[in-house]
Amino acid sequence: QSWPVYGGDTGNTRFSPSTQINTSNVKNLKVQWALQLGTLRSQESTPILVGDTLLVTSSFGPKNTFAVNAKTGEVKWRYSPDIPKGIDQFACCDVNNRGVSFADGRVFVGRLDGNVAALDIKTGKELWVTKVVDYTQGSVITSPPTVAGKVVITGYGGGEYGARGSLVGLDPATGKEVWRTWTVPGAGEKGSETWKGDSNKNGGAAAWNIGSYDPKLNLVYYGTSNPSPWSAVVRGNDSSNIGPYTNLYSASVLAINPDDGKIVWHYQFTPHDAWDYDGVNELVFADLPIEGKKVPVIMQANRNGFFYVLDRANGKLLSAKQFVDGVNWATGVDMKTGMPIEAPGNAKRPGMGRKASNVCPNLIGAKNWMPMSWDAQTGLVYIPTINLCMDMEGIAGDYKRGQFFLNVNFDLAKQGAGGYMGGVKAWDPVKQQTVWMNKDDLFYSGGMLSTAGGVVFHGDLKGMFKALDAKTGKELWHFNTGSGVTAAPMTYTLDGKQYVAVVSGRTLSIPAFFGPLGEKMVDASPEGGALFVFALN
Ligand SMILES: O=C(O)c1cc(C(=O)O)c2c(n1)C(=O)C(=O)c1cc(C(=O)O)[nH]c1-2
Repeated sequence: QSWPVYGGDTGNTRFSPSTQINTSNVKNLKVQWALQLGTLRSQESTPILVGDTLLVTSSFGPKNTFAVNAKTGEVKWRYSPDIPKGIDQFACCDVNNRGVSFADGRVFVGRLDGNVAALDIKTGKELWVTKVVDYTQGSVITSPPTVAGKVVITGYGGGEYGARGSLVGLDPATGKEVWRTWTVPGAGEKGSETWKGDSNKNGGAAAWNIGSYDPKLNLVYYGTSNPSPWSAVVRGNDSSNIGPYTNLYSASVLAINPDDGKIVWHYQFTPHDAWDYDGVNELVFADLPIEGKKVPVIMQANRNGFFYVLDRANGKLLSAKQFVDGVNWATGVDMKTGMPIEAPGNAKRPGMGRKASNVCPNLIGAKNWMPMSWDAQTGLVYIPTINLCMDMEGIAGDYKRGQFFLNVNFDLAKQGAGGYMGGVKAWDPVKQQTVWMNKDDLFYSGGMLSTAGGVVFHGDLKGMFKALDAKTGKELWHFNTGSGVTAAPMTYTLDGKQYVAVVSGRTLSIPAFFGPLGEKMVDASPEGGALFVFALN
């Protein structure tokens, strides 16, 4: 009934067994208290609960990490490190922070300035600060570290800046770097042959989102971003005949041993990516009935429009299916090779000076970082989806440290077919089919929470925080938070009372990627920054 990590559990299921708030009484939910986070712009934090303390971060650094009394919102301490001015030029996609992690009395904060800090849970005092990466190369940290066994693991960003990604294991007691695993092989290393020339030097594959951890298998899972630059010809062939140039380990999932950081297995979702289809979306654990057996799997709703089910122990591809309408860059995934079957004649693969038109999904993906939830009771995954397409064309350009390294024109974001731009979908991951969908005239819906009370919670860009019937998608209740909600909600129970918490405050810099459609995001709601906590009175 508690919420100890960002994703609710280390398998990121975002499911709570709590039933106090349920389909019949959710209409009576009332705000108990609110906390102003002290910043505007791109609030993406999911709070975690430690004892009776709620830990939540703001954007910009995070400028503020708060420890508050989870019943009253009274601030116990606030951690506000100096974050360099102008840091937003090194954050591709706004000054986000998704929250903190916790173990053994220490709170771990990944920061935009490339540092990880450990704080004393009682006082908020800094215990250590470790520099993981130089942020001026375009590498900021936006997600909480993953605590796994005896290490604290973080990645960092930079897929849009030609930074070379790595995952780093730190000693939780001292902050000392224990290991570093590059997500792009170095010159002469195994896998470097999948990069043309020395393009691996600026290869991206940044693990900027959330990790998962299976203590039984002793494996940590991270997705990696797009390879850099977006223009694929720099990294290999300019055709769908990609030959050896798959660009490992970009747009992939990596299973690593947390003790030494070694890669145990990998699966690449989008070999030789040419569309900015990062593979970083959260990797969600489930035990699914497959051919009469319960199999521990990883599920991912990938930016590239396919929903993947992989065997968690060995990375074997069990199924992959389009989870949104209109996916046209590939017609399917070959179950033997695990490779996508690209549209015939390179029609949807942007090339140098060759525009691919009306490619779906758009570069922001069929789903972005906003997390889905998995409800073992209904057997459904609840996914915030996006229905946009794009035109994209490769252009020439050189790597310049700390600047966007994209080498494409992508000025046209287009609404996908069907008269809607996004929405929340309930998806059966065994049958790989839609059960219901709530279509939205906007995109960038918020992350999801499922509860055993039969209620699914999420927010939207207009700032509405909604409760839905998990079986049908019918809206049961909503509350206007006053600014767009992309952050995923959480729930916790204290002294017999169930609370639901969500952070509100919409992104500012993402709309720039969308031209006129981006203006709709800006018009949807003003900027904000507040945590709202609800319960039944
Ligand atoms: O490649 C990267 O390093 C990187 C980092 C981030 C980030 O750290 O937030 C995003 C992306 N890429 C990205 O491609 C993307 O669409 C995106 C959306 C958001 C957001 O917070 O809304 N962040 C990011």
